[in-house]
Amino acid sequence: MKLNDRGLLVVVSGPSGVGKGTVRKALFEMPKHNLTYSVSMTTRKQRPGEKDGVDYYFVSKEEFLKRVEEGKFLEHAEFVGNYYGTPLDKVNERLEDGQEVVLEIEVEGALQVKKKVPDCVMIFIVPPGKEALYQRLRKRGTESEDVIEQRIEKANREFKLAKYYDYIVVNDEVSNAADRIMAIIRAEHAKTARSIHKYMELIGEDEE
Ligand SMILES: Nc1ncnc2c1ncn2[C@@H]1O[C@H](COP(=O)(O)OP(=O)(O)OP(=O)(O)O)[C@@H](O)[C@H]1O
Ligand SMILES: Nc1nc2c(ncn2[C@@H]2O[C@H](COP(=O)(O)O)[C@@H](O)[C@H]2O)c(=O)[nH]1
Repeated sequence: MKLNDRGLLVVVSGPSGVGKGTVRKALFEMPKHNLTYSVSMTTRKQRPGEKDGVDYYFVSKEEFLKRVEEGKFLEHAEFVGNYYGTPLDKVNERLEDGQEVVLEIEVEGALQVKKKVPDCVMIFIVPPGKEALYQRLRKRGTESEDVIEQRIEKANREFKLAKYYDYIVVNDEVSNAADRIMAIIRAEHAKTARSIHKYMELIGEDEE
């Protein structure tokens, strides 16, 4: 068994409105974990309540495209009229430091990550039914009806790409979905045989 102190890269993905952000927040509220979240960069307008540097790094289109040219993203994609990308330097630093890094990104970007980091763990979140997706997007109330329709249309194409993922997690109840993701991360961690020290840290046990 190979010992590996490099952290695990976990990609949480799925259609817009399925609850990725909500489940990811619940995951990070769980006690005793060694997960860090990679804050993405976007050209989308800030929503009320969102904080720059916490929810996203909000930048102009010019700034974003300059960074693309400079190779500063692990992956990036255009999603319903806006750009989104994962800053490369921070992800690398944290993985090198042995931290488990969680990305919460759409499907095109997730498939780019799979190509570049083949040992990442790919998790596709699905709703308990297609109607739930529509209801959740509407309930969130952050997009116009037109944009909701575009996101739903995109979701129908994205579902067909779920076969490229390692795991499918149903987001019926937020806490159940978060528990399932944590179980996957722990199992993957043990499988790839990272050092026992890091594993004990992940499961919240002190080494004797
Ligand atoms: N299990 C659930 N049951 C009911 N509502 C949920 C559940 N999970 C999330 N929601 C609600 O669905 C809406 C969309 O959730 P969220 O913003 O987390 O989705 P998302 O997948 O991150 O969306 P996007 O990809 O557009 O950022 C929110 O209003 C959230 O409160
Ligand atoms: N490819 C990437 N997709 C990302 C990234 N950060 C977020 N996202 C995804 O974009 C859509 C829309 O997000 P919203 O905040 O406007 O609702 C959603 O699916 C996000 O998960 C990223 O860095 N790269």
